[in-house]
Amino acid sequence: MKINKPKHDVNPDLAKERLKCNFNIEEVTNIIDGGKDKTVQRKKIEDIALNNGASLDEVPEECLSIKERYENAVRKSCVYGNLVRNEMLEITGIENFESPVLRRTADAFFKDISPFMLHLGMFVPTLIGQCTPEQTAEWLPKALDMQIIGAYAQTELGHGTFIRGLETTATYNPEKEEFVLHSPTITSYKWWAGGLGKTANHCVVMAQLYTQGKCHGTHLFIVKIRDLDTHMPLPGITVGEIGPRMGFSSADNGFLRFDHFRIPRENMLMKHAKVEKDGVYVKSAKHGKLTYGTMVFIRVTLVSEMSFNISKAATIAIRYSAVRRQTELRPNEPEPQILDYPTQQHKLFICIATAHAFQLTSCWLWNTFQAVLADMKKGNVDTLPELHALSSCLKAVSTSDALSHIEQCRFACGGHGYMLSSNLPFIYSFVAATRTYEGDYTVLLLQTARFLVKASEQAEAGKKLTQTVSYLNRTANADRLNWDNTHEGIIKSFQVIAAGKIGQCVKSIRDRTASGMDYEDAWLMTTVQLVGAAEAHCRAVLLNTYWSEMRKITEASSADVKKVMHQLAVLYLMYWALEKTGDLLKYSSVSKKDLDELQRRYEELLAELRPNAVGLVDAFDLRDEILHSSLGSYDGRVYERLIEEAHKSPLNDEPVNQSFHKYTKPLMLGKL
Ligand SMILES: CCCCCCCCCCCCCCCCCCCC(=O)SCCNC(=O)CCNC(=O)[C@H](O)C(C)(C)COP(=O)(O)OP(=O)(O)OC[C@H]1O[C@@H](n2cnc3c(N)ncnc32)[C@H](O)[C@@H]1OP(=O)(O)O
Ligand SMILES: Cc1cc2nc3c(=O)[nH]c(=O)nc-3n(C[C@H](O)[C@H](O)[C@H](O)COP(=O)(O)OP(=O)(O)OC[C@H]3O[C@@H](n4cnc5c(N)ncnc54)[C@H](O)[C@@H]3O)c2cc1C
Repeated sequence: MKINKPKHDVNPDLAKERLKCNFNIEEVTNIIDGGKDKTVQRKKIEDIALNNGASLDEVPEECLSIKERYENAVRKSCVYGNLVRNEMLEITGIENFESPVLRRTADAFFKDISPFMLHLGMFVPTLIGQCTPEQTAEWLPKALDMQIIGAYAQTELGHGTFIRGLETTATYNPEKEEFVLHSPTITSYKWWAGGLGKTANHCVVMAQLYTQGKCHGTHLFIVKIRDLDTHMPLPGITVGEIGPRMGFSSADNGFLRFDHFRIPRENMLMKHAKVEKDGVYVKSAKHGKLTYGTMVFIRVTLVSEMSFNISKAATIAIRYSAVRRQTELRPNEPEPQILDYPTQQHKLFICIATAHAFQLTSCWLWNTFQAVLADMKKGNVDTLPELHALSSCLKAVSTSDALSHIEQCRFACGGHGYMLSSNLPFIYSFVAATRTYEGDYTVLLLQTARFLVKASEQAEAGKKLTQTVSYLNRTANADRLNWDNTHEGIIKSFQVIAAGKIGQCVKSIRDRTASGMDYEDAWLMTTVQLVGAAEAHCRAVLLNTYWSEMRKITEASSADVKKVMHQLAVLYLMYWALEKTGDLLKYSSVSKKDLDELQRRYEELLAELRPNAVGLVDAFDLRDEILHSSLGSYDGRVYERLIEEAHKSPLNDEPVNQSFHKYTKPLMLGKL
């Protein structure tokens, strides 16, 4: 495979690691990409992106001022957007504008984030999901062609989670056939939308719809906020950037206030509900939450996004761990590579396995999502609640797990992992936001819990449940599962844990209502347990999906690839079984002896995977231009790169900084 041609000689330790690898790396890359043809397509697209020198920064972006960073990111976004529009979409097909491959190439341009990301990430998907055919014809081609640039303005200063509590109003005036958008309070300022502050000239706005004196709840509107020629905000619009934050530093998250701002009636996105010219409100949707569709879509895509981010962090940390040597094990022996420490393997190999688990689960979730969309096209919304429950918990758990694994990767790189040039802090702060945005972790797990409690009651009543909760049918009457130390046994025990926790929640709610509490309070008092139950359900889904999809996808693989893919999946099962021993002890007949045996097997498995560790991260096939890491490059020249990066610090531009003469010297001389 022609990848990552090293500019320098490869670090000898890393070169030796590659000789140890006993499986065909390209075969695993093809599995990750979803087939050989997909790998070929990805490489073609990456070549287009990476052969374009405009992605290179003379000064590292983190060394620029806030303004320079933004301006540099816009420059690169325009070059990148143009490439996407003119060359890459021809290869993927326009319908795949959000293909993970395009997302991956964006990282060659931006260590942090593009100010245009939300345009493609949320504005365009909202047009696709929420417009009538006429509206689609009007706006989508312009948006895809970047003639208009949009943001998704839903969250307000006072409300993000509770969408029904949003305060922005859209009041219909039948005389003028217009909506009047207004921000009545300080808390109703739109807040946070990516690209809204300085970049976007349009945005989709979620607002409370009033017509004929009645409020019909939140609906979506497309609003032009800036003049297309001068880019000046239109009269009635106050718009700006919300200020520095933990990450997302090269984008412009924005605020927006409306002062009786008028838009034509046709700017209400009317796929699921409309307001007639005379002001009559007509709802066509069979389900009340279809205006939340973009959020469901993004939650689905975030699982693959998490796989990508973990694979980047794991590649950096494992290559570095092969190069780094530390501490004598025995006197006068060479210091070992830190990758030889089982504790290091424990931190890192789970990251490789998790990247695979999330990748396979995300493909499965994507297919489920497509099936639900097809059902909805036929007018059947029955499968939506299960998709909402699944996408909510998988978004919550995948973002949360990704965050803690990426932090482990940083820990695994010691002090150098703290350097921005390692790229680990960028990856971490980017992923930290994902745990919050598109629905906070706790809030989304509680949405899944609502579904699980209902499912449990249905199982109790003898109803046959849908696939992802069908284990509740089987385990409804099970108390403690007989422990079975096989892979299938571990998966089953996670289903029993989930069923047990959901059952305990139902019991707590019932006990509380029986003792006189109303249902809302009983639910509230039980929410700590409900979050735990939804997480347990999600773990059962992840374990089961990863295991079964891995077996399917490797059916035709070579024996060596089958073996290593199998080892990773077993590692994933064992890791989580050992993490959840308390639950296993509570809900199964597992003994101390069984757990000791599991621990021993897990440690052996780490040692078995050790020779293939570098090969496994090479199989992610992340080119240096995408990794942006002094610690993780293919050639492993870690120390040379750290020194090279240090020289780029603006503080090294001159031998003596002016502050010495201005402040330090007067202090030294007692003249301050
Ligand atoms: C050119 C350069 C380009 C660069 C490259 C670009 C490449 C593209 C890359 C793409 C990457 C993507 C990046 C995306 C970045 C995103 C950034 C962040 C954006 C945002 O954060 S937008 C704002 C998101 N906000 C939220 O998520 C808010 C969370 N809150 C909610 O979702 C709801 O309010 C909540 C919590 C669900 C409650 O809603 P509520 O209306 O109060 O409903 P109830 O709780 O009362 O439930 C009633 C009933 O409805 C069911 N329900 C709720 N939601 C849904 C749903 N979405 N679908 C279906 N059903 C739903 C709920 O379960 C209840 O059912 P019952 O049967 O129990 O009654
Ligand atoms: C980097 C970034 C980018 C963003 N981009 C956009 C964007 O482009 N467009 C947009 O519209 N929004 C955007 N957002 C906003 C984002 O969607 C919200 O911040 C997110 O949905 C969380 O809502 P919140 O901030 O209101 O948190 P809150 O709901 O105030 O949460 C605070 C705490 O309260 C808890 N909590 C809240 N409600 C409950 C409950 N019912 N039960 C139990 N606990 C609860 C939460 O768990 C959390 O711990 C972005 C946010 C970030 C950080």
